[in-house]
Amino acid sequence: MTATTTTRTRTAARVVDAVKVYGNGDTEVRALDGVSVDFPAGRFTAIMGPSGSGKSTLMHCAAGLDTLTSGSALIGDTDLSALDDRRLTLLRREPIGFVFQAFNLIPTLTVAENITLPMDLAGERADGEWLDALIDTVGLRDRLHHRPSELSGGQQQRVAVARAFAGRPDVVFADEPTGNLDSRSGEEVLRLLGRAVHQTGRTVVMVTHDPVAAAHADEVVFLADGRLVDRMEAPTAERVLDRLKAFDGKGAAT
Ligand SMILES: Nc1ncnc2c1ncn2[C@@H]1O[C@H](COP(=O)(O)OP(=O)(O)OP(=O)(O)O)[C@@H](O)[C@H]1O
Repeated sequence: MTATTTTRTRTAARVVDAVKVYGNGDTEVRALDGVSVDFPAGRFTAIMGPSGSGKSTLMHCAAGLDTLTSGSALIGDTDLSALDDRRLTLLRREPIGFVFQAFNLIPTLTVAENITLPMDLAGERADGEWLDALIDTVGLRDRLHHRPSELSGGQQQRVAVARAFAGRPDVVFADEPTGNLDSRSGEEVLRLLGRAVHQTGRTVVMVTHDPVAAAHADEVVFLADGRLVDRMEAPTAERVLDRLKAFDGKGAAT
């Protein structure tokens, strides 16, 4: 192999031997049972699996929103378990962006103010050129002075996407970003996420139930019973659906 082909892709985020146990004794649940997975930089990765398989837990622990019982979670080379609360809070504002199912916009702020809120809170100045391009990408230029309640669900989620990318984060974590949207608005948001990855080299990690949404990703990782059971490159909705069907009644069949 040549030097070029052996060069490893940079990893934007990863978990190693991740175990997450909720409760104890009779109520103990092993939501993650020894998961090691990397999310390569500059790629759009979807996390899929049956209900209760640990998708949200994996995303929350990988993003530093929750802590692992054992194992490690890293953003770039930074081990999250080594950070105190203050540095974790800073991390959440800087190299990481979030998009949630429920949009989570501030109703009293305008679209423009919502987009720059994380940077305003961090006392940082937004990069004007980047923001300008972002506002065009999400198609919100004529809505900048509106309040969230004056926008459709799809438009509100596009504001949340712009907010997530505004600080030029290394990684954006999205938890069911199309869960509250009709299929057309959902499709627009997914295309936006894909464009943000492929045009700007950002990394997106998305939890979804929807094979059509997962097909927008470059790769799908599959969880079952808190374990990583498969990965699929260049997914299509049909192949993802077929893979999910294999879980039905068979647990973590691979
Ligand atoms: N805070 C909690 N306390 C106790 N158990 C929890 C908690 N959060 C999650 N769990 C349990 O951990 C397991 C994994 O949950 P998780 O939400 O990560 O799964 P998921 O794959 O995202 O599910 P879904 O697709 O239904 O959202 C489930 O059995 C769930 O009941």
